This record gives sequence, structure tokens and C-alpha cells, in this order.
Amino acid sequence: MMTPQNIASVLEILVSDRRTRIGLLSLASLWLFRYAFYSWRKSASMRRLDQKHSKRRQLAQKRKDIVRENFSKTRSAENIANRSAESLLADLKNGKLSALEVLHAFQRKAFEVNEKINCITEPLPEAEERAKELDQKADKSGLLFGIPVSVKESVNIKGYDCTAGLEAFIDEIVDEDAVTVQAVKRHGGVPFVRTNVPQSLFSYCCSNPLYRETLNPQDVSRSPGGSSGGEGALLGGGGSVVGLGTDIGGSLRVPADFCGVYSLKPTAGRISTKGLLRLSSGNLAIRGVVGPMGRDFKSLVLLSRALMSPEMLELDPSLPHLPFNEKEFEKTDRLRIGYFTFDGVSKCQPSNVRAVMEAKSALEKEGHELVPFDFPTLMGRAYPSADYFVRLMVADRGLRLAKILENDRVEPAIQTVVYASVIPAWVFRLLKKLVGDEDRHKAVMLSACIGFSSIDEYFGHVGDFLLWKEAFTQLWRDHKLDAVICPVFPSPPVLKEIIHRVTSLSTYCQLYNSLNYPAGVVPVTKVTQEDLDKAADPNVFSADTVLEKLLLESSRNAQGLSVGVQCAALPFQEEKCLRVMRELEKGLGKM
Ligand SMILES: CCCCCC/C=C\CCCCCCCC(=O)NCCO
Repeated sequence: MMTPQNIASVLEILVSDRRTRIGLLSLASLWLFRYAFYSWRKSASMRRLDQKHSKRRQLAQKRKDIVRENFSKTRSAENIANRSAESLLADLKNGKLSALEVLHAFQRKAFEVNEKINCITEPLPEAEERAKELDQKADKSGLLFGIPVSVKESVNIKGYDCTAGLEAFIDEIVDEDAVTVQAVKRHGGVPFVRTNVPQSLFSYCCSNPLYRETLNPQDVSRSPGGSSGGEGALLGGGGSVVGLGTDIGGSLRVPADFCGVYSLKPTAGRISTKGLLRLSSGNLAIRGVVGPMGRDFKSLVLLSRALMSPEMLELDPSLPHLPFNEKEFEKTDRLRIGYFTFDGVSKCQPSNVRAVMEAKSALEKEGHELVPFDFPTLMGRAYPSADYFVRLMVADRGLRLAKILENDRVEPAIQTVVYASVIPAWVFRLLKKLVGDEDRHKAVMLSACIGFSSIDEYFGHVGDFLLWKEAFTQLWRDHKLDAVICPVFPSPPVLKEIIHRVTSLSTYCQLYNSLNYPAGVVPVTKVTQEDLDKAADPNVFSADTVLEKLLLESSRNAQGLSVGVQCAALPFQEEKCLRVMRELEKGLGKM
């Protein structure tokens, strides 16, 4: 038996033998040498990385200086940057405003907002020339004529590197605009700034080692959400009126919700994704999309029209021929709309339940029929939507991303990816058995880390997933629904210290990525003291999981912050989705 005495006597024998002593000493020195060598190599590579970051930031600063000098020549015009895209467009077309003065007003405002919340990575100095060219044109047609458009950093812009805050892509200059940027330009839009993202776009944070952290314009102690967080923050702060974001698990919708603005996640395949930095482009089960964001609803519709225009279809002939259907959008007949406030995974705080119920009343006021759509109960626990999403999203256990991150500083939000790629799957399988399914969020996270042991298992899972999607759509049809409204996120905007932990809480958004349904966000209400009192009362609201408890903590002092609602429709029915959003706007008295 191995007792401490036995171990001590074995050690004594070993140490008393001279040759063993020398052997042990050599082994220890070798280990020490190896450790010192790797530490030195690591710190040298971190120094190189810091230099690379600082050089890239200097370039961004140079571009800022050029742009500042240009807009300083024009007098300050706050009243321009406050206006909606629709009202600007009217004056740009009738000649009351020039594209250049509109650009300068937005550049000035964007810089002002950026000083407070660090939401832009850099401006695009070439916007100046573009605006001047537009001002020379007699033909002022184009859905976005002269409108400044902000662009998420991971969307390709010719002549720039699109990094997603990853070392591997710094200075990798792209030679063509993304198709969406080309479409914006064809419609007379003026891409003018690039907005910040979380490292790798694989989280709901908005921080990366290169461009650092973006803050929420409503409350700087909170995150703007991600991954289109810079975009949401700039729009919410008033520095842009429309912009482009991307979404594979909520990245257009979480920031819109957290920053009090509008967005539309389209069906994958409706808007071209050519020219996006996509780290999971090989994932056909859960597909990434690019979509519009807007400071107000009408501006969102304007950009949506441009992104689904015949010009877009011409630029990417692989898209189905579905130009924006004005007739469908303009319809006014009564709609049958489902609603739910619990998806079976993440319990919503009172403010977020109230937002859905207020949206329900607003839509009823407009004459629509609202019916409960409690899909988790109707489908039974055999259909855990969150589990399908995460397992398929990281079917490679994050291996691809972990390789890209090899020489990088890694942000806390994606540390799990690095751990999962080095710890054997059986460890997570065992942990999942021990933990059980009681804590739904832990179970979801562990599912993601387990991955698949064979292609056979993966295909089986995808097969089950497709059946789940069919069952969901059938349920929707059985309820004769035109659309569904539900929460965007289970809580108000989250504190920046904990945002990196909420990945498995964004289940309301992930649902529509799994289903590939279009879904948009409308800000509906603001958190009240009464909401917070209810949240703190265990008789009214009980947080079940560790993360729900953490969210509850984070919601303290959240009064006054915006809370939105998601509106979803069946695949390729973006117009219907926007129509429900419009009806909601009307019902809320915003139109
Ligand atoms: C194997 C690693 C486990 C890590 C656990 C991660 C769990 C779930 C991953 C989902 C994260 C999705 C975030 C997507 C945000 C988004 O929409 N990005 C937009 C990309 O264009």
C-alpha cells in the first residue's frame, strides 16, 4: 500500500543513490530550461503582438486625423446628424443639403460619440471624395443617396484589413468591397466609419485586444452587446443613422436591444454574404448573415430595401430572385401573431416579460390577433433548442478558432474555446453526467464542449435537428401564425464585467438562427423601478441557474435602460417581419 511512510522511504533510497540523484537533477534542469525558454518565447511574441497592435492603431489614428481636418472646415451642424435617413434623403434629393455637409455632420457626431464609448475602429477618409462626387451628379436617384452608412469592422472594405480583433488578420488587406457594401454604394450610400466588434465575433461582448472595449451609450458601466456592438453603440449614441452588422447567434439583435435601436436579421440566403470575415463559413447547419441596423424604424426599412434590391441580386446571382416586395410590406390586413415569454431555457426578468406584453397590447390596439405560442411546452423537453444551436455552432469544439488564436492574446469571452480544444471531450462528458440538466445553462455550455466523436454521430444530430425544425414549423402552421413576438434577451443590458459569461443566455436570438427565420428588433420600453423591485422579490421572480442569478445582480440600477422585443416570420418573409415591426411602432405611438 502507498502510505506517506512508504513514499518517504522510496524517495530516500532514490536520493541516496548518486546516479539517480544526477538523473533527477538533470531532468529538473531540463524542465526548468524548457519552461524558461517557452516563457521567453511567449513574452517575445507578446511584445511583437503589442508592437503590431500599436502600429495598426497608429494607422487608424492617422485616418482619424485626416477626417477630423476635413470636417473641421464645415461649421457644426447638430441638427443634421439628429435627423432620420428618410428626412435627410428628401433634402439631399431636393438639393437643400449636400452629401458633403451631411457626411461632415455625421463624422463630427461619430467622433464625439466615439470619445465617450470607443465604438468606431477607424473612419474611411475616402468618404470625402465619394460625397463630393455625389454632389456633382445630376441624377440623384438611389435609395440611399448621400446617406452616411457605418459598417461593422468584419465586413470587407476594399483597401482595409478586416480583423475581428484577431492578430491573424491584421494587415491582410482585402481587394474588394463586400457585396452589401457594393449595394450600399450603388444606391448612393456613403460608407463612412468602421465599427468595433468582439475578438472573433464569437460572443456578445464588444472588446478585442486591438481596438479595445466599446461601452454602452445609455450607461457606460454596461456593454453594448455584440458582436455588432460598435454598430449598436454608434447608432444608439446618435453618431450614425444606418449601418451594417452580422449575425450568427444574435449579433444584430443583442446590440440593437442593449443600445435601444432597430435591426433585422434576415433569412440566410436572402442578402449576400460575399465578402464577410466568416470564421465558420463551412458551417451549413447554422449560417451567418449580414443585415441592416437603424437608429429609427424608417431608416432600417430604407437600408433593408437597398440590401434586398434588384441591384443586390445583380451583384450576387447566387441569391434567389426575391427583390423587396413593397406590396407585401404595405399590406394592412389583420395578422395572427403568436407570443411567448419563456423559451424553456432562459427565464426572463420582469422588465423583459413586460416588454413582450406591452408589444402584444400595442399590436392588439392596431387590430391584430395575438395568441399564446408556448412552443417549449408544446414540443416537450425532447426538443431543447439551445442544445441544437450550440452543438452545431461549435461542432469542431472550437478547434478552428483556437488555431487562429494560437499567437494571440485571448479575450475572456472566448477562453472556453481554447480550453475545449485542449481538454479531452470525455472530461466534459463526465462533467455533464455529474452536473446533470438541472442548471440549464451549464448543461448547454457543456454540450458545446463535448462535440461529436464521429461524422456518423454528427450526421445523426443534424438529422434530428432538421426534424426539430420541421416540427417547429408545423406547430407554427397549426397555430395559423403570420408572425411571432418574443424577448430578445432575458435581462436588461448587462454590466461589462460579466458580459463575457452570458453566451449561453442568448437563447431567444439563437432560436431564429437555428430555424433560419428572419427576426427583427424593436425597442419597446424602458426598465422601471417597479420591474427591478419585482425582479428582486423571490415570490415574483426566481432565478434558477447560476447565470440567471448573475444577470439579476447585473440588473440592479438598470432603471431607464431600453428593452426591446423580437418579431419573427417564416423564412424569406422579411417584408412580413418588417410589417409587424411597423405595426408595433404604430401601436406604441412612435409613427
Ligand atoms: C467548444 C467551445 C465551447 C464554447 C462555448 C460556446 C457556446 C456557444 C457558442 C455560441 C456563440 C455564438 C455567438 C455568436 C455571436 C454572433 O452572432 N456573431 C456574429 C458573427 O457574424
